[in-house]
Amino acid sequence: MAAGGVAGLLQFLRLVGQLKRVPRTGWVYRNVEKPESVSDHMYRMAVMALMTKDKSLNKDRCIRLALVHDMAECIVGDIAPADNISKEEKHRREEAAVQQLTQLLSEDLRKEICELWEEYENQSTAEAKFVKQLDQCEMILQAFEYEELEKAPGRLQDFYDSTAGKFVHPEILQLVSVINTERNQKIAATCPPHS
Ligand SMILES: Nc1nc2c(ncn2[C@H]2C[C@H](O)[C@@H](COP(=O)(O)O)O2)c(=O)[nH]1
Ligand SMILES: [Mn+2]
Repeated sequence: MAAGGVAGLLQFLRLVGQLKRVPRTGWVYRNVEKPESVSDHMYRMAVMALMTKDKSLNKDRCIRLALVHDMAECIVGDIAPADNISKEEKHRREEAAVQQLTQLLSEDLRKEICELWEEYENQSTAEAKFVKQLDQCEMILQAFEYEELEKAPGRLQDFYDSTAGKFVHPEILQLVSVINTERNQKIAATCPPHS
């Protein structure tokens, strides 16, 4: 195994590149056409983190957390709640995948990636908690976009039901509120109230 050198880095980058071809399971299970990949999801989360005006957060750290949080899925795949895999087993698989990935890197990079993944997994900082909310906000925004693309307002309601009450950061609450307003207008337009 090429560890720490350029060959190892290339192997790492090729494994991470597989995320471009890992479809997000939640959409696959709901028969969404052309579901996004895990890297699509993490990219927009990183952009969302870039947008924060919250000076109490380390923005750079948030962007890095967004880019690393689902990285293990290039090896273990995208495990969804519907898969009924226990949190412990999902953690075990993903932790082993992060070890496998990062052993290809130099010691300093291995440490950086492992610490970022553990910080998000353990929700141990304000930045990790913020990025977890971005994870769920990005998902419901994507659900709304799929409803628009399919001209099926409200079809993906379960993504909204399962994340209800999980948003606490003011900026994210504002974004979720606008998403809900626009989504509810589309739903109302297709089934007007009984006259
Ligand atoms: N149907 C639902 N699917 C969900 C929900 N929360 C997450 N998911 C999907 C989305 C991803 O495909 C996968 C894991 O997401 P992560 O970003 O946490 O890796 O599970 C939900 O509430 N309903
Ligand atoms: Mn995610």
